[in-house]
Amino acid sequence: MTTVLPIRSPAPDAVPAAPPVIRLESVRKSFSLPSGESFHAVRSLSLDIHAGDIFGLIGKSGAGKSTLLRLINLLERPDAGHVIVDGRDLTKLSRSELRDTRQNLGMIFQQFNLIQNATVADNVAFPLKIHGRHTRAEIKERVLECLKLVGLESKSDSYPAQLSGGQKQRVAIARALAPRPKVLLCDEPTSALDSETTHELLATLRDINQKLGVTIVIVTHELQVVELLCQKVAILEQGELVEQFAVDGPTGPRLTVLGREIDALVRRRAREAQEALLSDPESVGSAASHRVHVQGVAYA
Ligand SMILES: Nc1ncnc2c1ncn2[C@@H]1O[C@H](COP(=O)(O)OP(=O)(O)OP(=O)(O)O)[C@@H](O)[C@H]1O
Repeated sequence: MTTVLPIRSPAPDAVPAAPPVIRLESVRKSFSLPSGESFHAVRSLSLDIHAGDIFGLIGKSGAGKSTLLRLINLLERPDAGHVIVDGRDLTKLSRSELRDTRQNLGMIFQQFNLIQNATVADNVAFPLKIHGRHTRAEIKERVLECLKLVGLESKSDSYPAQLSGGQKQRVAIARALAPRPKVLLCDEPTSALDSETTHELLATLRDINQKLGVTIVIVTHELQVVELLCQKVAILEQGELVEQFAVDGPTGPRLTVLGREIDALVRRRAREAQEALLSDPESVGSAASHRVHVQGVAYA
C-alpha cells in the first residue's frame, strides 16, 4: 500500500530564536599534502545551528562539507577557532569530557559503518555498552525503542549482510540515537541508496526530528535532499561559507548557482502541490499547499 507522508512542515510563525546548539567560530582546517604544501579544506568559517533545525551543508566535491561536519564532533580538530556545542567549547575539553560530550552528537555515514559480525541489536547496543553506564535490561529496552523508531524491530537478530542498503542505514540511525543525542550528524546518508529508498530514509529522518526534537545536520550533494528535508542550508565553496538561507522561507535572490537551483526546486514543488490541491482537494486535505509529500513510505 502506498502511504503519503508530509515530509516538510511549514515554518512556524514568529518563533523566538533559540540559542544555537552548535556554534562554529572562525574554524579552520588544513591538511598536509605529500608535496609538503598545506591544503585549506575549511577557511575561517563561522556558523550557528539552532536546536531542532534540519540544516543542510551542500557544495561541490572537495568544497569541505565532510571536513566541516567532522569538525562539529571533533573527529577533525580545528587548527584554529572554536567549536561550541550546547554551550561547551569542545576544543577545551579533556579526552574523557569530550567522550561524554560526544554522546550528544550521533553520526551516520554514507557507507553505514556497521559491525558486520554483530547482529542488528548488538550494533545498536554498541555505544551504550562502551559507555558502561547502563544495565543489560536498560540496554535491551533502549535498543528495542530505537529499532522501533526506525521501523526495524523485526530485524533485531539479523546481521548487516542480510539487510538492504536502506535498512542498514536505518540500523546506523538507531545506533546513533541510542545514547539519546541532541544532534545527529549525517555525512551523505543517502548517496549509496536508490531514489525510492532515499525518500523513505528522508521521511525517517524527518520523523525523528519531529518526534524527538533531534537537531539534524546533513552533508549532501543532492539538491533534492535539501529541498525535501532541510529547513536551512549553507552552501560551501573551496572551504568557505558563501551563502545560507531558510529553504522553507521566501525564495531568492541568491548569490550562488546552487542557491538558485534549490529555489527553483522549491518553487516547482510548491506549484505541483498547488495543482494537486486544485485538482483533488481531498488528496491533500487541509495541509498547507506548499507541503511536500513523499510516496511509498513503508519501513522494513
Ligand atoms: N585527511 C585528509 N588529508 C588530506 N586531504 C584531505 C583530508 N581530508 C580531506 N582532504 C581534502 O580536503 C578537501 C575537502 O574534503 P571534504 O571531504 O571535506 O570535501 P567534501 O565537500 O565533503 O567533498 P565530497 O563531496 O567529494 O565528499 C578535499 O580536497 C580533500 O581531498
